[in-house]
Amino acid sequence: MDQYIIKGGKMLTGSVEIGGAKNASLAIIAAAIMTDETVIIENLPDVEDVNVLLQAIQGIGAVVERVDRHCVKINGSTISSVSVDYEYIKKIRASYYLLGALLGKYKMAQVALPGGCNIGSRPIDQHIKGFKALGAEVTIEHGMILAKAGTLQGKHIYMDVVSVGATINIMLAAVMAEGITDIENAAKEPHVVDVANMLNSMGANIKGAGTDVIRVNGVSRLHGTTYSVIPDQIEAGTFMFVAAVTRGDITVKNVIPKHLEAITSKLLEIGCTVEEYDDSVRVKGSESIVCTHVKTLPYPGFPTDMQPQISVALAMAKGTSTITESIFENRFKYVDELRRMGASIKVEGNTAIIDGVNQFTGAQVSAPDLRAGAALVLAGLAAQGLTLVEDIRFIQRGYEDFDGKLRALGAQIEEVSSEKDVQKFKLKVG
Ligand SMILES: CC(=O)N[C@H]1[C@@H](OP(=O)(O)OP(=O)(O)OC[C@H]2O[C@@H](n3ccc(=O)[nH]c3=O)[C@H](O)[C@@H]2O)O[C@H](CO)[C@@H](O)[C@@H]1O
Ligand SMILES: C=C(OP(=O)(O)O)C(=O)O
Repeated sequence: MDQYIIKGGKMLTGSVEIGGAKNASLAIIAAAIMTDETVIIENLPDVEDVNVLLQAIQGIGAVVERVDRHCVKINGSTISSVSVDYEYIKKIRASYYLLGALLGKYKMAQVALPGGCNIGSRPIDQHIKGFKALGAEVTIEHGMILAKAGTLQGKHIYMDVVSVGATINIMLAAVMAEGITDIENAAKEPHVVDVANMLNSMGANIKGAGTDVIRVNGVSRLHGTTYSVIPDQIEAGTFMFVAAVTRGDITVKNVIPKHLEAITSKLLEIGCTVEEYDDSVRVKGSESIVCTHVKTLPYPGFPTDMQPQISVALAMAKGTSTITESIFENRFKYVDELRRMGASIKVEGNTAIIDGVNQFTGAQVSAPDLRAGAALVLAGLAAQGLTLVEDIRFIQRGYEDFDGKLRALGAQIEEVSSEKDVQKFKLKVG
């Protein structure tokens, strides 16, 4: 079982290049199969979720050609099945985008109920509500969702909750529907806008992405495109917090600073310095972290996918902080692991009450999910002594070369898979 071993306590400095957004890429790959022409996607991150989705579309007959590590050519003209294998689906959340894409293109889709991080109950009722509103019949049998329609007809759809996945999925299903679809109370995340931009570059007619109301004017066909995915807001935010927790000085490159505003403002509140440039941000940690209060919210609020990472910084702050998780009910599973490292955190309902401690101490911990895993690495970087983070397959779902990027900033971290590797690391770091 692969693990990260970390010797903490080093101030990390230098610059790091951020890759394409995982969550935008996943929807964009699904969108790419909606035309029979070739789509070239650039700036794709080489992460497990993306690779699983590429295998899933190959599994139904699409041709996927890797141009280089971060660029693929996809051709959906050879798709021979609208039923996606459970083996792929169970691994990733975003497999649900194949429902919207296949339904939109072939008026029929069969996809297993999705997997992804176990951070809450994660219903998909809003996706289904949207598909039904467009005229599809949707049933769930034996763990599979089956959606089919004679024709899809544009509708006014009000979302009961703000959902990134449902907003994008309805956009995908509506893009070649007849007439106009208005999605009200839509999610405004940067990746919603990116997917709309990508679809528009394929000939779609989508307006309003990034606002509460998205209008999709159905078109009869989509064509090929070349599209470059936006930078990953969460990978960028994670490295910004690496600077905070190691009291380092890190320039995070290839980002859109506007997408990072909620993260930047919390870093300023806790005493860090943030300099913004056109496509990079420089974060300098401060000797003493100031306590604060955080509530996760849909964009432009503080992202739930950054909640575990800010928690590590606040667990090192002077005074008592609170974090209220308002999106997912089970996103504090890392707290027990952080306690092993000396953190003082109490969870009451959807709020974590955090009393800052002076120093974490290294321990053996286990990543319960993707962002929680990244947060435990951050804690290990800040801790005194050795930390072993187990189950790093979760981290690799969404971070490309996480350990390599951290090493380039001066971190002492290695991926290890045996006791022999651990001993080698110990000898190396002294
Ligand atoms: C692959 C992907 O892009 N994952 C992201 C996506 O997940 P995901 O698309 O699953 O998250 P949503 O935005 O849909 O979920 C937001 C809230 O709405 C609820 N809900 C959602 C759909 C639905 O049909 N019914 C319902 O009640 C969810 O339980 C949750 O409480 O957005 C989340 C919120 O920014 C991020 O944490 C995930 O990283
Ligand atoms: C929760 C996440 O991913 P997913 O929705 O794919 O489980 C995430 O990216 O933090």
